[in-house]
Amino acid sequence: MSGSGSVRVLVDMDGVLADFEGALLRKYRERYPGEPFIELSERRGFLARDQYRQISPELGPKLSSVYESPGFFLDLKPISGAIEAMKEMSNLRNTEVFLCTSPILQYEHCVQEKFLWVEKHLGAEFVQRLILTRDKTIVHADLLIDDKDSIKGESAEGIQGLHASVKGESAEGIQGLHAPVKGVQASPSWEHILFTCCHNQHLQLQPPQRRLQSWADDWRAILDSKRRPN
Ligand SMILES: Nc1ncnc2c1ncn2[C@H]1C[C@H](O)[C@@H](COP(=O)(O)O)O1
Ligand SMILES: [Mg+2]
Repeated sequence: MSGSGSVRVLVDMDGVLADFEGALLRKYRERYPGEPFIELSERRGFLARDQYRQISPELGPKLSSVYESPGFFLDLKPISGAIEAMKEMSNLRNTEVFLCTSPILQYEHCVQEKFLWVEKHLGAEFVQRLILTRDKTIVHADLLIDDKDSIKGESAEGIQGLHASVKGESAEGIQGLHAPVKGVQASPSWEHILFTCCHNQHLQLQPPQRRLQSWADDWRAILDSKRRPN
C-alpha cells in the first residue's frame, strides 16, 4: 500500500479518540433521569440506540436526541492517552496519520463540531488530516483503528451490499443510492484493528483479527508490523 517502510494509518474518532459512550450515558441520564439506562459494562452492539430500543421503542429516539443536540460532539472528552498517541504517531518517520470518522445523518452540529474538536484537542495541523466519510472502506490505507466491530461499505463485502441490506447506521445513509459500480474492490485496502470500547469488549476475535485494548497498548508494534523492509 504505502511505500517501502512507510505506513498510512486511519484513526477513528468516536470511541477511539473521543469518549462518545461515556458522554452519551451521562447526558442521557441528566436529560431523562426517570428512564431506564444501560451501564457501560452492559453495552452490547455498536449502536447504543438499538440496545435502548430493545428496552422500549421510545428510548431509541430519546437517546438519539442526546447526540443530535448542539455541543454534544464538541464537548466529548478525549479518551485516555489518545491525544499523546496521535501526536507521537504523527511525528514518527515514514508514518502518515489521518483521522477518519463518519458523521451522523443529523449532521447539522456533528460535522462542524468534529472539526472544532480536532482543532481544540489536536491542533490546526490535524484539521488538515480529517476525513469525514460515511464509507471508510473506500479510503486507502494500511491500517484502520476503529471501535466498530463490523465496517461495511462499497469495498468490504460491498458487492453484496449493492443488493442486500447492510446493517448498521453507516449503511442507512447509502441505501437506495447503490448502483452497480465497475471496479469496486472486493475488500478494503486496510487492516481493521478493533479498538476496545464498552460495546465490543466481550467480542471474541477470529485470528488474524487484532485488537488495541487502549492507547496504553502497543500501537507502535502494530504500525511496525505493516512496514515493509527497505
Ligand atoms: N457507540 C455508538 N452508538 C451509537 N452511535 C454511535 C456510536 N459510536 C459512534 N456513533 C455514531 C456517531 C458517529 O459520528 C457515527 C459514526 O461513528 P464512527 O466512530 O466514525 O464509526 O455513529
Ligand atoms: Mg468509532
